[in-house]
Amino acid sequence: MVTVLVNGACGRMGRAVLKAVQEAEDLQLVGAVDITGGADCGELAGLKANGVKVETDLQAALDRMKPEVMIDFTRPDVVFHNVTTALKAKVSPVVGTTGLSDEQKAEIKKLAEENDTPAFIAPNFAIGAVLMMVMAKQAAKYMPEVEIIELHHDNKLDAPSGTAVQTAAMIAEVRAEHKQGHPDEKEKLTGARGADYEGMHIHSVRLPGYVAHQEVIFGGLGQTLTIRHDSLNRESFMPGVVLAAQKVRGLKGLTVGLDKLLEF
Ligand SMILES: NC(=O)C1=CN([C@@H]2O[C@H](COP(=O)(O)OP(=O)(O)OC[C@H]3O[C@@H](n4cnc5c(N)ncnc54)[C@H](O)[C@@H]3O)[C@@H](O)[C@H]2O)C=CC1
Ligand SMILES: O=C(O)C1=N[C@H](C(=O)O)C[C@H](O)C1
Repeated sequence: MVTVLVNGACGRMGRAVLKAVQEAEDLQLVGAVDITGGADCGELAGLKANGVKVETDLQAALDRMKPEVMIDFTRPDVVFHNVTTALKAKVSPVVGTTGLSDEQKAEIKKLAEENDTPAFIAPNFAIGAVLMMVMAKQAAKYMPEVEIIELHHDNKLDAPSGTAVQTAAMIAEVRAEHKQGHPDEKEKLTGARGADYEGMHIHSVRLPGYVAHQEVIFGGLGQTLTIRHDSLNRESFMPGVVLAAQKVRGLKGLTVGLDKLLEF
């Protein structure tokens, strides 16, 4: 049994994770934390039956419950603090929260090694999204002209999405850097061509009705190739979250990406 504390328990992802952890045979939910606290959070599925209450103080909950793993789905502006708090308490973080900078990831790697406590970060826990990224990397070797469109619900705080940045980073590993479009191209409205990641354009759409979606569009001589993934609900992420929680204690240092836990 791996003991687990869920941080961000009252959020859209946190609620789904609480359910998934309680249903997973080899995981044991021992704690739940959310800044909004229990009362504002309302009744959460199955918590009472497992004797777990939502608390507001992460440090106190880690000290008392001593979980092996902390799953974090909170906010881009607080995730780094949460992860360093967990690592200093020798609790392995499994991080879904997006928005960590490269510098913060380097610091997390260092702390994980110093504390001999493995850490895991994945910008996307849905298997289909992982396959989209892996396939996009393959395609980019042959079709280097590429743009990314990510589409999310309108409560998302960060843009571009962590998945889009990770996709661009994986493509950048294999394709020669170059600028796309016409050299004389001018934006008539700032942002019209999207964000620029090493010459790749990323476009972020935010609308009610969406959950999490991405298209990677490649262009070539007389043809295009579109690789699209759609998360239709938050259950789509749960098998990946459960797998990471089960495996993280057997890893070393910092591991980034669910693809590292799968065989290709
Ligand atoms: N890696 C993946 O597969 C996925 C990642 N995400 C990411 O997960 C994060 C959370 O997403 P949602 O659940 O949609 O957001 P949400 O806003 O519904 O939930 C966040 C929760 O964290 C709580 N919170 C905020 N600050 C906190 C703190 N300092 N300590 C404890 N709890 C705190 C909030 O009260 C809220 O209940 C986002 O960064 C999102 O991009 C979302 C879906 C999948
Ligand atoms: O905020 C979300 O919802 C999601 N965030 C992650 C991201 O930024 O890529 C993963 C997924 O797209 C859902």
